[in-house]
Amino acid sequence: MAAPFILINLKSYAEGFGYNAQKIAQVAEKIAHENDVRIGIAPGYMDIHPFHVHYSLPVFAQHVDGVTPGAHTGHIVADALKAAGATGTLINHSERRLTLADIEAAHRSARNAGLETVICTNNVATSGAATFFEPDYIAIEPPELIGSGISVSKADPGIIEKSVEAVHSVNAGVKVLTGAGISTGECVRTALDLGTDGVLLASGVVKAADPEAVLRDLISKI
Ligand SMILES: O=C(CO)COP(=O)(O)O
Repeated sequence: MAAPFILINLKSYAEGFGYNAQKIAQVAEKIAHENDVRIGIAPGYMDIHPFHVHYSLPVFAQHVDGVTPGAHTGHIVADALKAAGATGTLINHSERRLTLADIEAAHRSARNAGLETVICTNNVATSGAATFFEPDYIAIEPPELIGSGISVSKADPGIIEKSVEAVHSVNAGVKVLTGAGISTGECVRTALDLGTDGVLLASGVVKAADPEAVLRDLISKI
């Protein structure tokens, strides 16, 4: 199996801007280099280019619009993300939901630009459905647990297991991440044991007093 993927979404948390964001990226890069784990980071759009310049981590956008370059104003264009140094993008995060048609268009534009894709989903049915778009990853995140501090691995292992089944019954090549309330190595271990390829998390790292300690714990049981 490929190295597990830990994807840290900085969201729009104040702790995820500027100097703090750079500190998180720095420790994430160090830990990824020292261990057999892949760590990616999804900063605010303004930090994509600086992160690309200063760190060797996979850098993800938090959203992309399904438009091609041209006369659009205020859109997030996949080719522009790629040019800024993004290597991938989240699509349809629970806090940036899209219609099915928008997900398809966003995914297509990300693919055409050569970005790695993570389609976020909220339940087993949407996990299975989104797999038809052939993203690199489906990230199942029960919305009610996001930011709750209650780990999906403990509170709802069934949704992880069933999502893995739903995704792989459509396309065994699509990898699965899980997220919501993930903050410890034990949560990550359970997620991997349930058949996922890693986790997508935010507050556990971004809002931690010591993000390095949390990151080290997160990978401690891999
Ligand atoms: O939405 C999430 C990651 O994209 C999960 O957020 P938390 O890790 O804060 O629960």
